[in-house]
Amino acid sequence: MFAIALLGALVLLLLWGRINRFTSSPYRKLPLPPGPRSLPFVGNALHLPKLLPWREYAQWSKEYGDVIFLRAFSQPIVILNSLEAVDDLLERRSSNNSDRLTVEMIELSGWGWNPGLMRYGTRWRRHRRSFHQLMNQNAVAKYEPYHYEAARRLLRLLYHEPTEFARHLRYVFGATSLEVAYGIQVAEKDDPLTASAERALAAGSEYIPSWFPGGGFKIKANSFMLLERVSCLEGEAYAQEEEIAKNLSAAVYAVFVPGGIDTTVTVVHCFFLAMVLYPQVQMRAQEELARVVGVERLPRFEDRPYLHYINALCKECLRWQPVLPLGVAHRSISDDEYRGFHIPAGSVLLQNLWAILHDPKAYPDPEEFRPERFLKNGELDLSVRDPAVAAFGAGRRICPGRYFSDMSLFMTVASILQVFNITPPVESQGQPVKIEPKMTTGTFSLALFRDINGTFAHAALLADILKPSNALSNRVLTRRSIVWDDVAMQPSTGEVVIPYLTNKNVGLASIIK
Ligand code: HEM
Repeated sequence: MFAIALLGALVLLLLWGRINRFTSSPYRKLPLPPGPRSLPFVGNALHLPKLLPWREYAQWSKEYGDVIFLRAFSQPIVILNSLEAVDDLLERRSSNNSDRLTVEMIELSGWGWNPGLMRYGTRWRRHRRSFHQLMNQNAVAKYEPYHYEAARRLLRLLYHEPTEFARHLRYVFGATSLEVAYGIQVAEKDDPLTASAERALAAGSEYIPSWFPGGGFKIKANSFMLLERVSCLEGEAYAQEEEIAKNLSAAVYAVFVPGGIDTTVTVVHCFFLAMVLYPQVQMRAQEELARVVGVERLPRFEDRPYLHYINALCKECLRWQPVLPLGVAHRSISDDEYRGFHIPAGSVLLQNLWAILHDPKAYPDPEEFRPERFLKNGELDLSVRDPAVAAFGAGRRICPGRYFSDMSLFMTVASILQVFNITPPVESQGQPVKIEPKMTTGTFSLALFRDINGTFAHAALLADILKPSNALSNRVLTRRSIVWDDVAMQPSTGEVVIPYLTNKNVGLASIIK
């Protein structure tokens, strides 16, 4: 009896769904985009791939086309596997497709102030505008000194403790974030501020003072200075910024941590992996550095227009193993029609950035790490699609930190290659360990170093693979040794110093300890 009643209820529910589909919106008469057959009630929930789903979706697109429809229980999901579909839906129709998922846990866990997770609307817009003031293409130029400092700090830390590579990366980019956001000088190592910020973020804390025991007043003062700057820039009444005043401290750092630190750290992991696997790429990059920058100093932003190969290498790092392979989910607000298909209101729109950045028409042999693809006659070939058009998402939610991270990646890559050789580790018999690229599944996809036996050897390998440059061609070898001599160990303190950078002309005297 109960089974019959249940069946009746299910049939009514299905009928209601069908009737509703054909009555409430003109678009609902249209078919849904193609996709795998969905099961009653669970939809495609059982089909959703668990491992590296972006690869699976790219495979599916061969059968269903670049716009695929799925349903996980009642949640419609649209996978966009081409740049064209992303441009059409997220860029051109961004007013309808810039919402984010409402996940109660986001609010409950205190992450509701994170602009990256905020619903589309006035609150998000005001935060976004503020960050734009700080992070737009012109504004980021003033952060050059922070990038110099971050790179030099990273070199010193890597030299001392290469096995702590992952921790150093997070520390350095975290410290830079605090310095940029609040103007706070962070200690070279183990600064309590970065530690408590990380801890508090992990716990989802809401207000700055509780994040920074003992340091709250400092942060508050700095965040209000920041606020004042923002308000002046916007020319709006201070009172109107009340909400931002309350949340800005938290939000700035929150944007940097999941938005900026994790992404940048992940790209640098990918860079290390590529350098181990493609030694000829590393050699070309180092030869260019020797030619353009010389050996008397570390790279600077003024060198960038002449470092074509390094620029191409940075682009390839963004493309080869995208850190957010499915981007960050957008959500549609109203029913819509696209290419004759119905896109239901409330659909989750996923950009398959991995598929776009591995499109063989745009990037032949996409699995290969090949910076040369971006070059023609030794200079950047502007006819090749820049991975930045996809890697940072699209539309109104496009990554606001993209210019900042571009500078950060360039300076990190160029500085590391100027000072270190990155080589495969050597086994006890002197043979290089064979390394396989391995990416993790998750919102962030992290490059891991695994040997062919599958042993996870990420941090331990770093001790072996990072060496002061000494294995290049003879010419570079001699000159590089000079560079390394300059990055000498300070006998009294055990610190690595780069003497020529203490020169006041470089403007970095205060940061070289
Ligand atoms: C290589 C480094 C980075 C990559 C690959 C990256 C990528 C992305 C992507 C794919 C999105 C989602 C865009 C969309 O919804 O369509 C995003 C959003 C975001 N990113 Fe980044 N990002 C990077 C660095 C940064 C940095 C350095 C910052 C901060 C300074 C930052 C702050 C943000 C914020 C706040 C959002 C959310 C924007 C919004 O919802 O309005 N990102 N990023």
